[in-house]
Amino acid sequence: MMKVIVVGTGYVGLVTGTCLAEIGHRVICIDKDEMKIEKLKRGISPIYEAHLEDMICRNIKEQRLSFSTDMKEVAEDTQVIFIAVGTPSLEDGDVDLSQVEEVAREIGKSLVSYGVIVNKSTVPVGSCVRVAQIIRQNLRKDISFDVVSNPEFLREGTAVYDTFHGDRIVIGSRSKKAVEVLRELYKPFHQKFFITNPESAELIKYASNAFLATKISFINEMANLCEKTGGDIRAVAEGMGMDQRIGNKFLQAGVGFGGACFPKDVKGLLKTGEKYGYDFKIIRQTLAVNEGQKQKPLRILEENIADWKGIKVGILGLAFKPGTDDVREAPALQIIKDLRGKGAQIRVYDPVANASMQSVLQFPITYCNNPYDAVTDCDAVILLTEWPEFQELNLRKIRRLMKRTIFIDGRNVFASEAMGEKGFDYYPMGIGSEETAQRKLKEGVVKVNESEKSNYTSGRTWNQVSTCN
Ligand SMILES: NC(=O)c1ccc[n+]([C@@H]2O[C@H](COP(=O)([O-])OP(=O)(O)OC[C@H]3O[C@@H](n4cnc5c(N)ncnc54)[C@H](O)[C@@H]3O)[C@@H](O)[C@H]2O)c1
Ligand SMILES: O=c1ccn([C@@H]2O[C@H](COP(=O)(O)OP(=O)(O)O[C@H]3O[C@H](CO)[C@@H](O)[C@H](O)[C@H]3O)[C@@H](O)[C@H]2O)c(=O)[nH]1
Repeated sequence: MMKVIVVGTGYVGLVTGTCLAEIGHRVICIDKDEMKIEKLKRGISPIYEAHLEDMICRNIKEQRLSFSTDMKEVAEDTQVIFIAVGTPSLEDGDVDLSQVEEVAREIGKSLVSYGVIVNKSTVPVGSCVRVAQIIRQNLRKDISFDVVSNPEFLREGTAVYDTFHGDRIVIGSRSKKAVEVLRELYKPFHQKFFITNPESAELIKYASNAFLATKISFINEMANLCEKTGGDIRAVAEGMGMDQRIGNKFLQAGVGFGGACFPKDVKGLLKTGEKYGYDFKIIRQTLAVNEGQKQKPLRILEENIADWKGIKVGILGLAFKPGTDDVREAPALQIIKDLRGKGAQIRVYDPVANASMQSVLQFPITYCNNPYDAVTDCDAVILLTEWPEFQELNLRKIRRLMKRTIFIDGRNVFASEAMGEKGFDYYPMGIGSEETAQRKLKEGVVKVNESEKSNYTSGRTWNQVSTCN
């Protein structure tokens, strides 16, 4: 059993701290947000994930988990200190390291004996060295310490499961002593360790996220091609995924990736390239394609709606993916803003994310308590998050409640034939028809206009991508 401090109680800090307590360590989670800590002390989780709150409560009760706002908790017997604070994007796509640097200063001032400082925040290559420098500059006396990189790979919504069943634990360290401490700490998880130097560990995190994001943008481009050629992206993805070198995961086409990580980390890696004089061309396009995907629903509506006066649109799903109430960089955010730009009235429903959307949107829209209310009297419905409950929707009732029949399925939840039979003008992602393919062929050689070519220029503008014609 070790004494562990976790600084930052966002998704990563809270789940890491709770899971370490669950395997028997004595964990104190520290955050400067007093309200959050007050609630956590009472067992109220600031984030939604099934079973997480129960686990927090149990570990508080059994006295392995506690919460504080005070770095003075770092005492003689502290063996490991995690840095798990936010690293958001700056305006130009670079990574804002101010929270990490602030914590490093505080750790320097608080350290009283040898400790392993673990950087769990996603930080650009070179950050471990920087954190060690800051700690050293702030030490009150000559104390030895190690800083290691230990990137986190958990997914929101399944974070507890991922912590117990991760594919690997990556540790970047040049200190054998620190590696041994972490091996001991994580032993009960029974996972594979991958030990490397801090720079490689830091790059592994960005490379993993950028690679997965690129896989999504690739399948989304294939989906766009399917629409023109009569292919069905679901079959294409399944057929591709049967090749074990490709794998069947992360091949779900849709309205693009969002969340707290992919958009910011892909931009962060692009920025790292720029700083070191390297233009990372593939991931520049990964971002551009993703922006285009988020614009697809609006393009479809523009083709179908001539006069936007009095148009009502219902949105099903706001979270960036099912299983979480997180709306950070969710496609829904962009789509709602686009619809508002057109003057549409917007009604939304999400099983858990209505409140988070309300807290970030600067303008009023109608938040509904159930999906049927959200589609009532609407000209069009856009499904943006594949919550399991949407599969159970009474589609005939939805059709009856709507004014017009446009149904954009941004996550391919339904089957085209069934939706057609129920009277919808159904627009899934990446499912083409033979007629369209013949028409496209007759139109002759496709000329991609310069202005339609996509590009992402870090810190400047997005050129819009035409994806739905
Ligand atoms: N969210 C995820 O799914 C996920 C997964 C893997 C990695 N990551 C990475 O982990 C890091 C944390 O992400 P998150 O989503 O958990 O963070 P978050 O931004 O939601 O929360 C960060 C927390 O740190 C606290 N904080 C900031 N400065 C502090 C200070 N000086 N002292 C004490 N507390 C302080 C904030 O009050 C906040 O509660 C990021 O680098 C992120 O990229 C996130
Ligand atoms: O085939 C797919 C898979 C995902 N997505 C979208 O991609 C986004 C991200 O999904 P997911 O990766 O499941 O969620 P996160 O919780 O953001 O997790 C990612 O980001 C975390 C933070 O860095 C990492 O730790 C995880 O390993 C990494 O999967 C969501 O908008 C999904 O809708 C797709 O569009 N198609």
